[in-house]
Amino acid sequence: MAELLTDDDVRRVLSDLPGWSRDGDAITRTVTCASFLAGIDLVRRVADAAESADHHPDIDIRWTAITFRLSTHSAGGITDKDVTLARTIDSLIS
Ligand SMILES: C[C@H](O)[C@H](O)[C@H]1CNC2=NC(N)=NC(=O)C2=N1
Repeated sequence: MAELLTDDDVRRVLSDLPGWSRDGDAITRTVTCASFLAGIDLVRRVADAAESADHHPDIDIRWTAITFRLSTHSAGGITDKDVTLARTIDSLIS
């Protein structure tokens, strides 16, 4: 099972993940897309990556603003799996 990161680990990781911040037991990033459909396309690409990784974000869609919330439910907090998925999401944002 994935290990929970310490508070210090999370701070260190976030300093290298611009746009991401901590929200309790999760990390979040909100992206503003060029249009509603561009946001949906991004969500679709993230969904494919999440399925491949077998690790799934909570996703909030508000017109062009898409918020990704990453937490490892089985561990009850933030793990390397969330950090890896955050980097993948960043790579999918054009
Ligand atoms: C069996 C399967 O690996 C688990 O249910 C996965 C699926 N996706 C998941 N996604 C997230 N965010 N946390 C989990 O603990 C999790 N568990």
